[in-house]
Amino acid sequence: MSDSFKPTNLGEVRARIDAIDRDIQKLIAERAEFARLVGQVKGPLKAAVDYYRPEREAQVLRMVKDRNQGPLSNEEMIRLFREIMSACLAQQEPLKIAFLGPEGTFSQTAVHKHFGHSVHGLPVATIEEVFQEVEAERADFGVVPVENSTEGSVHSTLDMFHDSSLKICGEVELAIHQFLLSKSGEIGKIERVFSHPQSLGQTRNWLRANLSKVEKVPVSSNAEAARRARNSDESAAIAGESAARVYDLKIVAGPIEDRPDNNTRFIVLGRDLFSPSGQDKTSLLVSGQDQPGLLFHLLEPLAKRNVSMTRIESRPTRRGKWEYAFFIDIEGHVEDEPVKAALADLGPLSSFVKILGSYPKAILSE
Ligand SMILES: O=C(O)C(=O)C[C@]1(C(=O)O)C=C[C@@H](O)C=C1
Repeated sequence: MSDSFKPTNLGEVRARIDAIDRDIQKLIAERAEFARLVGQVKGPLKAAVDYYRPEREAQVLRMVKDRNQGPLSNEEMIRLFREIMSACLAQQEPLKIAFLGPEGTFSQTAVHKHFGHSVHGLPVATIEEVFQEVEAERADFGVVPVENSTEGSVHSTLDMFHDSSLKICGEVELAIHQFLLSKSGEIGKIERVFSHPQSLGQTRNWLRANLSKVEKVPVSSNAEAARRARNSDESAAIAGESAARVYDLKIVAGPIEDRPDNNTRFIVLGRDLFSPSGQDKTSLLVSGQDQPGLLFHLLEPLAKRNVSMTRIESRPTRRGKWEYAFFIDIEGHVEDEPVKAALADLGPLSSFVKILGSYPKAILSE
């Protein structure tokens, strides 16, 4: 803004805003034309998914973040550019994204945070169905929760990777705020509370302190809980704020999560590996026969090549007796030399190594 501009009335400021809006609109239209040109350069591809480039989108959003000097927050700036890119890509046709539905789940919020709103959302009933929709090519991508800062890993997601050929091609972090919702909005009327087991876990202390005598009923999603709460005055749901809007419920209390920094990480599932974005992560599934020092042997190649490990989770493979699988996240892309070398060393030391995906690190971690 030019420092010399000293408005004397509202009309004058609004005239400036109108002029800026005209410029912004012209530039957005021009950008959309160039995005279409990029599409043409990529060739006559079959579907929107063939034009999608997560590594380029991550680079664009990182540049937006680096350039931002306020007054809008990084989060707001990124959200606006995210929507512009989403609309530019949807000129071909909107991407189809499967998520754990119904409408109003945190997974749906994660879809919009990652892909913007110019997508076609496909709500499905279970995490397994999200995988199936992408595998069967009825969806281009899927979004599923993988870990929560209070409750830990989502095992139903991790276990799917034993047999699935899908690749992780992105991650989204979402601050999760839980609310107690009901039709009447009166806490005294509540006899049972529906929610997803993860959300019941994230609000355990609050429930103990405030609704200790009330029945807790685990259901498949928070939105399903909200749907049930709509059917009876005695029922309530624990869900996100958006479920209150979608299911026309009143907020009885909230936010009620036990930890104020409650956060869930979602992953984006696709069928292909994408190129490096410059700031990437790789997820691996590594297994080995139980023996003294197994974990030490598996991690040594990473340490030797200076590859940082950001997460490890062990799960029984449910195949061989005492055979464990380790879900390991490391810094870098499989095309990066240190990662390539560490994986080559790891091969002979393990029963198997499966690369679950290399993808841009979440731009905003909250
Ligand atoms: O740069 C590209 O490859 C584009 O297709 C353009 C664009 C964009 O709008 O910036 C659109 C979609 C892709 O997912 C990435 C970026």
